[in-house]
Amino acid sequence: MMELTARPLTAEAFAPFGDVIDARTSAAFPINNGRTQRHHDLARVEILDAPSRALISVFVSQPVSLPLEIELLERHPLGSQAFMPLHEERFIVVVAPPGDEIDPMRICAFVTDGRQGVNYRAGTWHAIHSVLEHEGEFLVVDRGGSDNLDERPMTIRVVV
Ligand SMILES: NC(=O)N[C@@H](O)C(=O)O
Ligand code: NI
Repeated sequence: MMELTARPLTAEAFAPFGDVIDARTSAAFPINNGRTQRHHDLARVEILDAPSRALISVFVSQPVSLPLEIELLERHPLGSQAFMPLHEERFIVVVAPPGDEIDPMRICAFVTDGRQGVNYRAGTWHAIHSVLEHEGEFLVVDRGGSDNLDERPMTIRVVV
């Protein structure tokens, strides 16, 4: 069985798969008479093949135990998918670059620090949402539609 050690998530390492959403490391500018700092345009929302639209949802996920046994990777070919923790919740990210074939040598595992969110670009292969330690509540932005999910069996053990 393939085993991966999840490494701390960084924007640079995640760049082939999408965006890291983090107000602590992003530029901001003042709005609302200076009362608000706008961290602007942190991730690219992709909604391909209109007329589908962007959805804003909240996922309440039960924690997974480690080592994490993954049985499949999925992709959303027609839209991006963003996960942003609403409290302090770490989660496991397992990704492979977009493409019709998954190269096992290019699968990467990351662990977030609780404040980071991710935005999978359209077509990025990923494991389903896997929060650590305790129940997690996440804002999710993605494309609706039943035509936006491909799954590929893939057995991976993830350690942190
Ligand atoms: N099914 C669903 O909405 N979520 C998955 O796409 C996921 O990546 O967790
Ligand atoms: Ni997904």
